[in-house]
Amino acid sequence: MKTQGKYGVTAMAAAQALCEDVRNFSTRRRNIMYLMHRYLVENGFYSSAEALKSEGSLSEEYELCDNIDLDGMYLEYASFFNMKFGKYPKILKKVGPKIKVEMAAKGQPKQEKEKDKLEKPPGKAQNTEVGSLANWHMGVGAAKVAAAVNLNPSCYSNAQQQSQPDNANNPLQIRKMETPAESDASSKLVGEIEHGHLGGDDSLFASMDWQSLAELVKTSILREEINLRWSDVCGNQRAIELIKEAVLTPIEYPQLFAHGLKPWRSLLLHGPPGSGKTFLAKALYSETRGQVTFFNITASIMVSKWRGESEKILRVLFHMAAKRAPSVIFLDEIESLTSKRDRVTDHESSKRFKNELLQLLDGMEHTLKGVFVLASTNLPWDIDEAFLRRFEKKLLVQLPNQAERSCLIGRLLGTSISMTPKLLEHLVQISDQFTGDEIRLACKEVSMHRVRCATSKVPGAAKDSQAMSEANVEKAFKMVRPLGQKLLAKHEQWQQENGS
Ligand SMILES: Nc1ncnc2c1ncn2[C@@H]1O[C@H](COP(=O)(O)OP(=O)(O)OP(=O)(O)O)[C@@H](O)[C@H]1O
Repeated sequence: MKTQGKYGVTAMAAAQALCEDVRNFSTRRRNIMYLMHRYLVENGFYSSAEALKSEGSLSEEYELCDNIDLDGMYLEYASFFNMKFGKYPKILKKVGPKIKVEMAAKGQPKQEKEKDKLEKPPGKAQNTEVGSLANWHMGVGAAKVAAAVNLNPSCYSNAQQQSQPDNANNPLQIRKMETPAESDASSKLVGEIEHGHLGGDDSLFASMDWQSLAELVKTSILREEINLRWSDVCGNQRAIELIKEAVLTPIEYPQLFAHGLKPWRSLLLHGPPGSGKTFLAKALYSETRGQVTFFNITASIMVSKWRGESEKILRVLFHMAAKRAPSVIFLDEIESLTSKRDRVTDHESSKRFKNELLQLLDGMEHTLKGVFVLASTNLPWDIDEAFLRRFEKKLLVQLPNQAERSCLIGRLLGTSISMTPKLLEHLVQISDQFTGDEIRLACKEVSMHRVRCATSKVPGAAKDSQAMSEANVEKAFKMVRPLGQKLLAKHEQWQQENGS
């Protein structure tokens, strides 16, 4: 009896465990179906979503929690995998050509896929691509933009595909969500494009679309003549040091990095407008010209030229930078591209872009060697934590101190007026709390005053242009309102809490 009892208890425990397993399995299965359903809806596959709903018996009783989606899970899994194994998980593998044909034959007919997309209600159709983040949608004017930058219409977003129904001359290309496997392929493609030839016909990216994107990215490579030296930058020695360590030291002393030490990969500069963040980037470009490929990316370029394709272009950008290493990617106004993520209000294009950027920043240590990301922002507190974490260094670009102001004013006005030590000292006092840009403006005001005098019909004015009175110089400086300092305290506080 005792033994039977024992067996009975064991059998019951096993049965209970089995029931638990079944329950877990069906909960997991149900959750995945709801995740898939939202994913299909968010990507405009409305008919497929409907079919899934009815075949999978998804009821209205449940909906996904607000902070859950398939994309986010994918990203988290990929990040975890990358952290653990130093590479991204391989999710897809290529099928052989024969199987591909069979699959195509078995697959959904093209017209049906097209119907699937066209059935999207017009209102919602716009919503999927109309990004709250800088309105990254492919509107009607987008075709013109794309044409202007030589983009193939087939590389437009879903929304654009809907506004341009398929026809014989414009065969529909179903938009693919790229995977890490494709990411490798895009890297390979960039190399091929860079060397003037594309892969064979079966190459995943052997299409004009990718070539156009790569051409577009190439237009962001700075080539203009800029003559700036580090010594032209007043102050900000810490930023200069860090930038040199990141870019110049590895070129000059590669042996220092031969045994596992990695140079800085990313630096976020923040500070009030006009404090000289872009100026630092320009000085870097000028000082490294010929040794480094410099990609100059502003949020406005992304919005106007990259919309709808931004995450693809971003990937091409990073891979091209790696191919042309050593390179610098300068991301100006980065806050407008990396605002706090919101699973509810962020639109698909914005989510995709942010996820892509996060993955690329993650990959810089292992897969994108020789690339340094220099970003600048006036509003670091608007940037999502996830992006902040990925910047190895976060540095406040300070307003110039007394000695630095004296140096800057002396340099900017030195030859145009007769500067006495007393006048210089006075100007340095007036310009307390000025940004570098405000000092530049004050000095420009002085120079313009001289121009006004020289062109004035008032007798004696021309003489004044030669020897400008100290009172006029001071007046010009007092005309400038120091706006940058209003934000300084907030930047200092932020630096204390988040800087490194
Ligand atoms: N530290 C500095 N040394 C010399 N010149 C400076 C300095 N800071 C600013 N300037 C002058 O101010 C101009 C504008 O600065 P810059 O565009 O770099 O500011 P910013 O911080 O990037 O501003 P924003 O955030 O608005 O883009 C520069 O072109 C330069 O002439």
